[in-house]
Amino acid sequence: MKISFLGGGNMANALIGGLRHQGYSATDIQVVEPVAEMRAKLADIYGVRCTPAIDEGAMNCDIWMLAVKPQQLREAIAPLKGRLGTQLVISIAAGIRSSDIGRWLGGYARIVRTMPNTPALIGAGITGLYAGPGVNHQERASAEKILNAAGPTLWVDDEAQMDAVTAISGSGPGYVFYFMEALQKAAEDAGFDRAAARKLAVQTFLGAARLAEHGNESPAILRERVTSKGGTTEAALKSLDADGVAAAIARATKAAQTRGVELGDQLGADS
Ligand SMILES: NC(=O)C1=CN([C@@H]2O[C@H](COP(=O)(O)OP(=O)(O)OC[C@H]3O[C@@H](n4cnc5c(N)ncnc54)[C@H](OP(=O)(O)O)[C@@H]3O)[C@@H](O)[C@H]2O)C=CC1
Ligand SMILES: O=C(O)[C@@H]1CCC=N1
Repeated sequence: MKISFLGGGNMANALIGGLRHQGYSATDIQVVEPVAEMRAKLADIYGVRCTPAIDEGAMNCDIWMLAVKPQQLREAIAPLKGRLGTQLVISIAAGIRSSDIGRWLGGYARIVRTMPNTPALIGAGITGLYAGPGVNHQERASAEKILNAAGPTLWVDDEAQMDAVTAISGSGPGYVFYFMEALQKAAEDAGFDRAAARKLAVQTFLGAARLAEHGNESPAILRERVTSKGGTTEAALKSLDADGVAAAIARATKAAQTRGVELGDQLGADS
């Protein structure tokens, strides 16, 4: 399957990295990206063909992967209007509804809306997918196969759930790196140099995530096992509770979800 990416920024880079990592041929991937520096970077790292604007080469694909910012999407896909035949369109744009993309494309229904995340770069992402009624079984399978290069996939039946997926796993690496940054800073404040502090923080996340993945036990059980009665973890967790951190995380994810809905409402409204 030949894939053309529309937009060659952070997330396209992560997805192309995942595809190449899985052995996907560079000759089957093209990128339309206006920024010369980004084109040079993608061509250099992945050996893919890059072009500043949609041309005949880029049109010669089975799948269009829409990887521009939500605010750029409508204008970016205008050149595709009326020029798509059987190609599958996969969008990774936050908030933008598949029905709006279909309308902007002049009434096109072969659209799968997805939400990957940046660990896709090393095949360790997770992607939510939604397909409307205009997508057949084979097209669903094609979308899943492509996104599987980025890590596991999860289909949702109701498109509104894509905004929740965005808030949890799409934006999620941002929250994890925020916590990781804070843990590393605490280690540096305790006297470790940057390299040692990074090692302590990163390996703690990696180990905890792998432990959680390993069995079926809930995070609550795993947390209790770390927490000796009257010990150090208990002191830290009491402090986190007193600061309302769990509630703050719930509010943060809600803010992300609300922003996704807002983007869909605002950008899809004027059409
Ligand atoms: N970053 C992430 O973790 C995730 C992002 N997403 C979604 O992925 C999409 C891309 O995000 P991200 O990669 O972070 O954004 P970036 O800004 O890094 O990448 C978008 C790229 O598209 C370029 N572009 C602008 N207009 C066009 C056009 N008409 N044709 C082709 N390319 C164009 C932009 O150029 P210029 O900079 O000049 O505008 C930019 O280089 C967004 O819709 C986002 O919601 C989804 C999951 C995770
Ligand atoms: O911040 C954003 O809007 C994008 C979508 C999910 C992750 N990054």
